[in-house]
Amino acid sequence: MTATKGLEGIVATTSSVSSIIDDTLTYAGFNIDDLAENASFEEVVYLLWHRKLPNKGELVQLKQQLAENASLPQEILEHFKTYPIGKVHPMAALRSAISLLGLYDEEADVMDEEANYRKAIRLQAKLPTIVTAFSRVRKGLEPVAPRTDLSFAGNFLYMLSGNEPSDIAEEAFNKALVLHADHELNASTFTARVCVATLSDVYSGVTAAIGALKGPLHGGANEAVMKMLSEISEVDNVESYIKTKLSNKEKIMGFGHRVYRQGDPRAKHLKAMSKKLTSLTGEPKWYEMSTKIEEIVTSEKPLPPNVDFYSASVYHSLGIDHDLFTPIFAISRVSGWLAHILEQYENNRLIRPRAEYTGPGMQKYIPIEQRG
Ligand SMILES: CC(=O)SCCNC(=O)CCNC(=O)[C@H](O)C(C)(C)COP(=O)(O)OP(=O)(O)OC[C@H]1O[C@@H](n2cnc3c(N)ncnc32)[C@H](O)[C@@H]1OP(=O)(O)O
Ligand SMILES: O=C([O-])CC(=O)C(=O)O
Repeated sequence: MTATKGLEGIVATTSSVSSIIDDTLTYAGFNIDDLAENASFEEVVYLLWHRKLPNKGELVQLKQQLAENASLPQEILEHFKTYPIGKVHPMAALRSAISLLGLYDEEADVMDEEANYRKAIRLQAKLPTIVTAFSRVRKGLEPVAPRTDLSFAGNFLYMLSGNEPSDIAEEAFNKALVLHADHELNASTFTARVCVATLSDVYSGVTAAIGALKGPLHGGANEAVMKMLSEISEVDNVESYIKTKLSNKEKIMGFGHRVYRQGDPRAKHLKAMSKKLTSLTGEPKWYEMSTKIEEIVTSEKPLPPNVDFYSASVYHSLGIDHDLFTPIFAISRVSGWLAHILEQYENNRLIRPRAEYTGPGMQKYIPIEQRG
């Protein structure tokens, strides 16, 4: 038995949700470029859960179900108020809130297909409300209740600030959600599948996935990119900052990918959005610094930017707090996690690989008095 570090190249399941073949990403057969230009996030949610685009009636129904389920139990909001002020990362708050939410769902442990689909709707609907409510409560502000007449993207931006977003902001945020919705067997999705393959419940699967997304090698990289851009601060500082990091063998956040070799197809959309939004907000330096970093990194190493790189300056331009970048990723990616969780239940088998043992050989128990 020989282990492959990080399971690189191992095909661990079949899935009909999304695919990455020759650096092309598709959701249920639809090219991400096509979806990014044309689809609403709600259509993508339907696509991932049903493997087909909704007709008008189906889309109206899904939007209505999401709107009707967006409110939170009062207990979740009260819980936020008990957190140590200024010490809780929003990803930790989100992880805790989803676990807690399971306690208030009477169907949490009901395992039939319809009940699991209803839980998927509830989770998808409530994640934006959780993230925005936490963001406000920690600033001493009242949460803003979700509206039923706004799009999923528009409602998030509205609940965050209390103001209706501009068309440009809503369109950009919708596109970002579409681009982040699913990505084959990434670490958080794999985590979700491993969890529910024990026949554990949907809330446990999503809680586990949030934990995996939080790390800086995965979803946490978007916040880390913004931290780097803020540290660099000016275009003139880029070259020395990046070259020093590379010569110290430090990783540049937002670059590299386990699967893509030529480049992440989502990055070009975010790059174009970054250019547009940073110029509209009068802060083109974030885009200029980002392109300079890309130029230097790619000239030194075969490491193209991934989805997290340009999303940082996009979210910053939308006025979003930097530590909410990864929770935003979760708001979108929960659609993919849920699609994979439902798919796992449909044809389940426990996921239990083996480990190549590298510890000591056989030993004999030594009573504690005789140990050195
Ligand atoms: C949504 C997402 O999850 S996208 C990924 C988000 N994560 C990041 O942006 C963090 C930065 N990137 C990375 O850490 C990696 O590229 C990962 C985690 C994305 C992929 O990791 P792996 O496939 O395991 O590649 P691994 O970390 O083994 O790197 C292979 C080589 O490339 C180098 N490398 C990989 N990424 C980077 C980077 N961002 N900056 C500098 N060097 C890098 C490694 O140092 C290593 O070099 P070596 O062979 O000389 O030791
Ligand atoms: O697929 C991966 O390993 C990481 C990634 O890009 C994603 O989850 O979107």
